[in-house]
Amino acid sequence: MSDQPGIPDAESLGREPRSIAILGAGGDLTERLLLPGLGKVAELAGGLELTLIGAARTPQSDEEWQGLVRRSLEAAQIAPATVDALSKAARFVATDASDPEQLKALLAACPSSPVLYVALPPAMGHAVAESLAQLELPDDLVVAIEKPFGEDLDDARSLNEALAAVIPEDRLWRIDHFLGNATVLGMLGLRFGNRLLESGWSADEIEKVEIVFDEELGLEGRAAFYDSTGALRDMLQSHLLMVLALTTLERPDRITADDVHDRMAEVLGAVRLWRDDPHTARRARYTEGRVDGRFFPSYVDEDDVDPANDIETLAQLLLQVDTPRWAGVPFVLRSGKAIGSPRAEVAVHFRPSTPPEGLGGADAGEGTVLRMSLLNGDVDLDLFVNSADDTDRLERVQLEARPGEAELDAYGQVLAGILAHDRLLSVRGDIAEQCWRIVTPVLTAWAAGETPLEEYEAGSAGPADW
Ligand SMILES: NC(=O)C1=CN([C@@H]2O[C@H](COP(=O)(O)OP(=O)(O)OC[C@H]3O[C@@H](n4cnc5c(N)ncnc54)[C@H](OP(=O)(O)O)[C@@H]3O)[C@@H](O)[C@H]2O)C=CC1
Ligand SMILES: O=C1O[C@H](COP(=O)(O)O)[C@@H](O)[C@H](O)[C@H]1O
Repeated sequence: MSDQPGIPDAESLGREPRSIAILGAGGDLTERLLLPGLGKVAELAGGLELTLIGAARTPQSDEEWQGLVRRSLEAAQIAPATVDALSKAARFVATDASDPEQLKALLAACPSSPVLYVALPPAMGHAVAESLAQLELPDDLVVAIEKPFGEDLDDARSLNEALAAVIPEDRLWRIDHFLGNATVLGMLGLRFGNRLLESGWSADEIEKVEIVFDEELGLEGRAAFYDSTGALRDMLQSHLLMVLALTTLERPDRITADDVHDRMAEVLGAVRLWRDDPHTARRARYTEGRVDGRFFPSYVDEDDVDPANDIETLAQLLLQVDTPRWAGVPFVLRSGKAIGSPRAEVAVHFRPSTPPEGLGGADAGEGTVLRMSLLNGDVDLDLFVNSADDTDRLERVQLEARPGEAELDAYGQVLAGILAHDRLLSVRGDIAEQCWRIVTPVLTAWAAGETPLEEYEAGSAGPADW
């Protein structure tokens, strides 16, 4: 497995059998990301005894669930022996998470130390907490709950309280799989492993930072989740603010969960809207178009979408980090669906230099840009060199760092953390609340219709003037 700091190796996963009860097992997340992540962890750990128990309201036979587990693992090219072992042991228990008796039956069906993995629409968090509160829980129960954690600041606070009443914080994992992305922990290595960058990592040298996740995917049949969530809650409130925290935090003493989380909470506490004005935020949604040749209907015409919900598929925030290090530096956070020119990166724009007279070129007034991919660990540095043919002219070139693919993807990293009881990649409760504090004024203004909901054609780069 990865030798990144804080990422557990096979030994630290332990050898005792574990059960993972997945609430929301019929959903997109389970088939596309969760099962492959678990499969890879089991494969790399070699012989880890995992029982995968599917749970959702819509019943499935054990055989149907085993078939889904097998398809998902095979599609992810998990080793055949692991596919066989995991799919044969898999069971399905039809469960409504809001019914304590059904949740009790689900936990009772776990043959070994249980992880209850909550992959439900965000509004269901409270129902799960209320159901758990009615039950006598196993001492070794671990609860993992997917982002977004709650629906706004008040909701996240009350969800934290409700969960604290049933499960201690050290057995509660708030999941944000971007924390398992190689780039995100890679950000700490890049910043603190290179004196050159560490000393230039402030408003003295940096002019602007963009954190962008524009993707080609559209709704993909996820209206039940997305049409009450939207891009701001789905992507910016959780994932992109985690990336912002790791980009801006002060140096932790050690790469331990407590030290890193303390530094993340501290810097997020200093994040504000650029003008203390919710209108610094923009929102838009896609209309009919083609993305890479694939036809997308307008968002409002997608199945099960209610146009009255006014849900955005593209959101952008302009933020400031109110600390001496970052005074005056704008941070642009943006994420959109059905974008024809996908882009997933942190782009750090350094201030331009002033070359001596006689040294020029088309881009000479611009600065160096450092780009970190949010899809893998790739880093590019766009810098200026003298042109080979005309040494008076500066030319922009790219230095590429390609650390290679990690054996575990983002979900694999996060899931390995749960099984190894390593909290580094879990979102601490106060951090989740800070993220909601930042976006809640915007959500309130949007709900009151105070910000126009703009439009962009699916397959375009977003509204023309953004
Ligand atoms: N899909 C993705 O790419 C990602 C999703 N996530 C997160 O994962 C979570 C789930 O997302 P996703 O899988 O896309 O959502 P889906 O809408 O695809 O699936 C939701 C699942 O929840 C089940 N469900 C709904 N209500 C209940 C209930 N009362 N009791 C038991 N099961 C219930 C549904 O089945 P049924 O109706 O049969 O009960 C279904 O299986 C969200 O929090 C999302 O933010 C995180 C990262 C990526
Ligand atoms: O959490 C989510 O993330 C995905 C994008 O992340 P990826 O790792 O799957 O590329 C996004 O498509 C989805 O809407 C969101 O819920």
